[in-house]
Amino acid sequence: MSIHIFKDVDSLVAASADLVVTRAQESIAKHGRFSLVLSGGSSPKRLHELLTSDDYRNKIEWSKVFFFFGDERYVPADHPDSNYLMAKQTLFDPLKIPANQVFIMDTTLSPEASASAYETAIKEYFGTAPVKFDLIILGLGDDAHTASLFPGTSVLQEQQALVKSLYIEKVKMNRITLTAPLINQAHHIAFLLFGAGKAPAVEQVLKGAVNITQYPAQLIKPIAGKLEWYMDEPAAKNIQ
Ligand SMILES: O=C(O)[C@H](O)[C@@H](O)[C@H](O)[C@H](O)COP(=O)(O)O
Repeated sequence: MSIHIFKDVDSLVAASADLVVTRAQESIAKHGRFSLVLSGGSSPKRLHELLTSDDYRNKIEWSKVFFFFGDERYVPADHPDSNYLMAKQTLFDPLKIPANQVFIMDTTLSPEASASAYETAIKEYFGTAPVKFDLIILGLGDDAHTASLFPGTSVLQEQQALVKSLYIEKVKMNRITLTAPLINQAHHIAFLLFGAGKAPAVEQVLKGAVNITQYPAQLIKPIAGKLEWYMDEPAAKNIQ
């Protein structure tokens, strides 16, 4: 595990964009395509915007990139809270990514059906190859949740399913999320976060006693892959 701390958000976002470029080029060279799991929430927006900029957009063969989601809010795909909509507006539309390269968590189905349909889609994508995403971008909630692995939820104990749906009382919403066993299979996982508001959660997850029920991001421990944390100084203030 490595922790990268940046003076400002610009250099943090540039470094995370460089990571996406490097992983994309390596994966495409190695197996002809790149599977990228996007994070929800607000923090990834600037990364997406930088990747579509003139400085970066020509560094990746976008026709060989396949996009997945770490989690989704159970809202229509055109709803302002939709993680898909955010990625569509900040990444897919600017890069003109065809729909067949984007694996959406389908919220027109029931939460359970959507979760199992997504698990099937992931398994079909990997076929006989191991279900190991090339790069997973994760965020961190102020309560130390990541994806939709929220404190005190039963999904934290999940060992079999790759994708689960759950109701989150705190946000009064159903969510669909990749599970920790699937996330931890990945070749590369990167947390991307910034702002002083994240500092207590960062401290608890990285320096606190192990308590997965309370700090779900502690669950993220890749089996054979690489784990990196990208944060700014305000978010890292309690671990420096
Ligand atoms: O759908 C979501 O909300 C996310 O996947 C969630 O895990 C997010 O990454 C954190 O809540 C951080 O969100 P911010 O980046 O907005 O602080």
